Amino acid sequence: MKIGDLQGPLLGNLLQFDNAKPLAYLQDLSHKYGGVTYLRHGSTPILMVSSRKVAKQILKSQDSRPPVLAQQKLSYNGVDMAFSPYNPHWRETRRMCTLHLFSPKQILSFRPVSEAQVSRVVYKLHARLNQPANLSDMAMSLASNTIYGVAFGKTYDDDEYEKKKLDKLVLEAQALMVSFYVSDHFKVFGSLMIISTPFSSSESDIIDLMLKLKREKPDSITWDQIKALLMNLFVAGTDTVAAAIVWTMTALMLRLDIMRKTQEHIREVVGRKDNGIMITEDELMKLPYLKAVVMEALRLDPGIWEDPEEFVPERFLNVSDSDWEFKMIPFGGGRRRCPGMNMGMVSIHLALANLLYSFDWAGPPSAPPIDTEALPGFTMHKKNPLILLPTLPLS
Ligand code: HEM
Repeated sequence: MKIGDLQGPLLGNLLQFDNAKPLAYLQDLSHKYGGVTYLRHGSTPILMVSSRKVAKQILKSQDSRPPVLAQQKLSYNGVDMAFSPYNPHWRETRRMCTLHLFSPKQILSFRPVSEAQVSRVVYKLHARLNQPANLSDMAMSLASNTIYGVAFGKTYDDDEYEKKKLDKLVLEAQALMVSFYVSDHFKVFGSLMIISTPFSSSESDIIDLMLKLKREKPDSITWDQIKALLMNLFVAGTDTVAAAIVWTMTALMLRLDIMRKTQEHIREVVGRKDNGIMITEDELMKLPYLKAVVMEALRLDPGIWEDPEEFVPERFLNVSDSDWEFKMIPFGGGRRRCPGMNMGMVSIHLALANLLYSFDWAGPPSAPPIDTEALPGFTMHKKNPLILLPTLPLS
């Protein structure tokens, strides 16, 4: 394993960073400098690890969170889970959330919310057959409505004032989280606002669970913790899911043979459904090829895989989860691994299964070719929206 050291005098490597193609840039660095590369963003040192062995060691026992000003403010001084450093508070919060919010039983209870949201999108697309549909917007709306639904039992129409306000708050929170480049890495800047949102509750949604916990064991959770955890769900659970849906559809549009194979697989397994009946969460278990396609779309690290540039879902067939552990880490790894992974994966699979089952897809005539340019940010989003034409399958 090579160890590289690469830093500029004042801005560090900030000016060299290729925001539009972050992966290609980082991949180049790891080829040039090895499994561990030292970088600087402004005044902040960054260790980029692309060796599976070192990543495993770090993620299992070393990782924490640096105290970043914007994130501390938005998380009520780190009383949340995602931005808390590794400490007894984080361990207790993580334990509580794993037990109450992300338990398999709880995730099962969210099922009607995700199914209703996917059904809403499919219904909308049916009403717009053969017309360009902005899948990036639709995926974002689907993901945010799913989280609003499981968090406080309410979903919204896209043009509803309250939804626009909530979406704006989540986007602002995400932008502020990333604004640590300004406020922390360049300490002369930085004034911040604290977001607080009025929430309503309905039965068995997440806010209801937390209020129940508060009623039954008042010392187990504070009001700030409740607000901070809700913020975590909104910020961590919306655009991640949307981005995964968009990138998978993008990858399939670039490999129409694999798109067709996936559609044939889904349509064959699920059989004919009439009257707008949807593929349900139960049926996802019977779709291993779709799971492999999603895994392949989430696979990033080019250094570890055979034919890394090729889109080959088959590499994920007939392998167990431990075979790819730390070979790809879209959900992180070790003790801070994403607790929303199962919930997120179900949403992604449910959306894609239904989109691919219900429609055939094509690029709009005279539209530019589908590209893979990315936007900078915590979550890697496609820079140009994915606009596609949905049509009814021929048979
Ligand atoms: C495709 C979907 C998703 C992806 C790719 C993703 C990815 C990640 C990653 C990379 C981390 C950081 C892990 C680390 O530091 O090692 C993380 C943490 C987290 N994610 Fe997710 N996530 C997704 C969906 C969700 C969903 C749906 C939720 C909740 C509803 C969620 C909640 C969280 C929380 C609370 C943390 C912080 C955990 C901690 O610090 O202990 N995520 N996620």
